Amino acid sequence: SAGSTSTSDDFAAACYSEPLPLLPVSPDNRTIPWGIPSIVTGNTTCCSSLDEVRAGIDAVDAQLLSLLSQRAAFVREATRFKATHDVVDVPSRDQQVNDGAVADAPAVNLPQTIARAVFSAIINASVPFELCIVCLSSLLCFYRC
Ligand SMILES: C=C(O[C@@H]1C=C(C(=O)O)C=C[C@H]1O)C(=O)O
Repeated sequence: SAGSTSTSDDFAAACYSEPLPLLPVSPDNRTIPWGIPSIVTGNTTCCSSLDEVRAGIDAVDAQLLSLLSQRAAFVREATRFKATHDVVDVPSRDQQVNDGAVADAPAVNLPQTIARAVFSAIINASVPFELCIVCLSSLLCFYRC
């Protein structure tokens, strides 16, 4: 996809699927920067410095925050369809979301290990958030939590 590292002839391909390979620590002390810049956007190719890399990461993180905000709004909305505390967490749906992210990761050149860790963290944070909303939307909350 646009702006991502090419997968063709990529020596790092084994780092994109699970399980990650078990490899020895490299004794190399290389002259930096090594390799060639790999992030192509239009007619520019990043990156020439670690500062430039971090500016790119900061820009992506700002988009992630906005997307996570949109997701949290839907998670909050989901509470409107749940009658009690005990039906807030739906483990089968949690697993479907997590497994789906890991399965779809290669198609967007996302390392599966990152998809698994991030989606687990999102769900593990979404359920307590939902429980808080359910609790505060109920008068009974003040007696039960
Ligand atoms: C949003 C829901 O509530 C919970 C949160 C989920 C999520 O963050 O994706 C998934 C399942 C539920 O445990 C839902 O039931 O769909």
